[in-house]
Amino acid sequence: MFRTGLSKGKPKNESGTPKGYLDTSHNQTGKELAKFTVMYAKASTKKHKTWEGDGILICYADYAVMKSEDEKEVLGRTSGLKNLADLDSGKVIVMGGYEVQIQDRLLFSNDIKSSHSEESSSSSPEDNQPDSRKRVSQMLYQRAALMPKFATKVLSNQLGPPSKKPFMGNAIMTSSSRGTFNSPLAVDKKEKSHPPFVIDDSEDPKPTVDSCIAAHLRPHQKEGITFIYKSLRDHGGCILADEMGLGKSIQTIAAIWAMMRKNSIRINLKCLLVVPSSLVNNWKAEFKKWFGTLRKPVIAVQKNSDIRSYAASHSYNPFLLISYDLALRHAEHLKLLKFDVLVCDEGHKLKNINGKIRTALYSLEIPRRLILTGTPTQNDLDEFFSLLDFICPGKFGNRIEFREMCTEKNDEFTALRDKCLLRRLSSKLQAHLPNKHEYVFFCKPSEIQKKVLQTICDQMTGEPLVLIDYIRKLVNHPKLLHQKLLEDQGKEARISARPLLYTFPKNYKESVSDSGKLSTLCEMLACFHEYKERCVIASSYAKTLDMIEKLCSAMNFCVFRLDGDTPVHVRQKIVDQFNTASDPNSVFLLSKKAGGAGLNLVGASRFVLFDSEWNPAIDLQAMARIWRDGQKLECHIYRMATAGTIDEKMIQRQIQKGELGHFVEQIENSSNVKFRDEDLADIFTFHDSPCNTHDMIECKCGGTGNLPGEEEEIENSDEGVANDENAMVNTEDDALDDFEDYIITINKKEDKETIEETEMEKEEENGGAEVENAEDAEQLAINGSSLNSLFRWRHYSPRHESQWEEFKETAGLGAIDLSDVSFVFKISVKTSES
Ligand SMILES: Nc1ncnc2c1ncn2[C@@H]1O[C@H](COP(=O)(O)OP(=O)(O)OP(=O)(O)O)[C@@H](O)[C@H]1O
Repeated sequence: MFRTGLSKGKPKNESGTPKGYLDTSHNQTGKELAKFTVMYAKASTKKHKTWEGDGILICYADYAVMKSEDEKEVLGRTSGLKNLADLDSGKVIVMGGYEVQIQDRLLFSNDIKSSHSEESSSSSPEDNQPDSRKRVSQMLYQRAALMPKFATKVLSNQLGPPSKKPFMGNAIMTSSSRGTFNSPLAVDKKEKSHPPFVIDDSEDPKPTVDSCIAAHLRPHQKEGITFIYKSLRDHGGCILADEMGLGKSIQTIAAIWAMMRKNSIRINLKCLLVVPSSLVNNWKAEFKKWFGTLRKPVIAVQKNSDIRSYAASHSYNPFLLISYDLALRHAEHLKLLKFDVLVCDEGHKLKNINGKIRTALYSLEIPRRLILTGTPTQNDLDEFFSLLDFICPGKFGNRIEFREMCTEKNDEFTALRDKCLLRRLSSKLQAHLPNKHEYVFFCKPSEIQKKVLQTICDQMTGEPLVLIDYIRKLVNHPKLLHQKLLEDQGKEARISARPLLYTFPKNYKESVSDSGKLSTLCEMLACFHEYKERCVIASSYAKTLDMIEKLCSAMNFCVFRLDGDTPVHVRQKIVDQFNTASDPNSVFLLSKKAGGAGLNLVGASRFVLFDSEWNPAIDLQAMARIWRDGQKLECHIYRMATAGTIDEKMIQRQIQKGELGHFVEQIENSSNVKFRDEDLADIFTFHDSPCNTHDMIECKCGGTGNLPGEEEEIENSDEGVANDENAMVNTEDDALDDFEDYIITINKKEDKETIEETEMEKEEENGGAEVENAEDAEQLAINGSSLNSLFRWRHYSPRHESQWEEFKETAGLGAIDLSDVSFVFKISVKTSES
């Protein structure tokens, strides 16, 4: 540590403030040589410090003063700073009774003026601003936390040569000093001794990621940063298609930041970051996490004036963060700003080549484009083409040429495609996270569910999509269908609701036991309550969440909820409150469409997926919310299905998609998948069995869950289980070449606009997309052999009592009967340490 002469023990005035410590510029004489933003804390020997506040360090010729952020109060002084050039970002000095960490060097307004004219050769919007606005803009410059090259020149005589160290955020934060956000940088100080990460050795000056971030990067993230950096530099664009939770945000921020600063020299690049409105706060939090609170390289657009502020200060806040719908609305203004880099998060939104948002973003003429997505193409080659053509316009030919190149397996094309796309699986996280176990619980339908389902299957005719919607409600709980029928009976419904209503008892009063899934959930909640484990419960239906909310409240859980009606600006707060809630009996109710992507719910270690989607990406997104960085506990993910019903068909379809082969063949084949009457008929058949999926694969265990010879193998060898379970997880090699595992292959749906996002998202979030999803059901073509992967999953049945008890114990449900569960499949992900 760099120690200085201390100035302690100042006499205090009546108000208790040390005398002379109120701001008195008259106390300081001489010229201010340099100013830094700093963080300070009482000097102590504690390993993990809590920074108490932010301040400003002003250096004069023979002494320095630390003042409060508003420069009104003097907090300490020292005459011991001998060499200002030593005051690098991150350096800790002691003055007064404080330890002070240097953050950023600030500029003087004269430097700013001179730099401004020197730097901006092209006219920027602030050039024409009135004087008052210029002053504001100068203040922003002054407050800014970067060290531009012109200032390096101006100040170098006084301060010595510019620091060689790349200048990135290194605030050491703790949750108490920085709100509830827990920065990884607060966890340890390993970054101090860590070298910066050099992205490309061959460039001069070398692009680097500063040590304080590099110390925390995982190997796959370094690879990702290099990929983004080089692709943007060499090809103009790329797609980072990592699975959920691998840290696409930090890879993006670090790569682009490295483009913006080389060797402490700022390169004036502007980056437009377009994200779904529900993720704006996530991104802000991510910047804060890595850059600290003092350095704010990002401006988030909430209103028009934010774009103006950005125009005035982009040199210091080079990222502009905006939602898709606002980007669409302000496309004209954005175009004027002439951005250098465009990042589109959840970029599969651009899959429709004629979509409004794609067209609008395309027209911004931003030369470098990066798409981030966990699910790069959801339908077919045309959609994949739309993404690739967006990042590298024209490089992949036109749609027809692209199709041909895909089907001919053209090597040149494949090489180019691979240069523009990087995909890693979330199994990369295994080494860093605790174990994760996933289960599918097949629950017995109640008598009333069976009766109503049988009536629908045997007697109802009409629009299949409406019937599918009825069945999906029924399998969640008969009450949901009953409500819907009551609503529909007055309307001119395509299916007469009345006959179905008669299947319900007169004055039907629901009970928990009317749904096998709900009564199982009720048991599970009691168990979570006892074990004090927090839980997330996700559904596609707002009404299902209402029902579960009532149950949780009745069971004295503290309930948090995020759905389509939750205002975007409070979503992050709800998440933070849940993650830090002191009450262990807390439940988070999540609408999959509203909160499936981006949220970090590591406060919970249990996840219940109450119903499934046709599109596996939506469920995978939702289930990834708890098994993420920051998770400390072993995670259990329970997927619920009502046995023998549409719930099983949806899960089967997801399994089948995961099993399909090569990406291109897969898409080719998909165009041959025709709607078959028997597939639809299968959805409208009730299979009265503990597990229809298990029947379909013709497993020889006879329903005991035990395969011949397996018992000894598993019981005698723990390692056997670990290996076996590891084998269930996709390997990296599976993913690298063709990213086939996550591509969803269904026939091309009608082109749909992807925007009017707020309206549309909200509608979807509240279940409005159900009918659209149900259309996908028409492409079902499931047979037993397409589900063969299930042989790699562990099977459990209550018929095999001892294994059943063992299973409940390992599933963290030892305390309950699970009397409504008739069969279970289990998949586990093991960490390397286990
Ligand atoms: N190396 C790291 N050290 C600590 N935390 C990290 C690291 N990398 C990522 N994280 C954290 O992990 C969480 C997930 O990161 P991020 O949201 O970027 O993932 P993602 O790939 O975009 O996933 P999703 O698509 O689900 O949003 C974030 O809270 C992020 O801050």
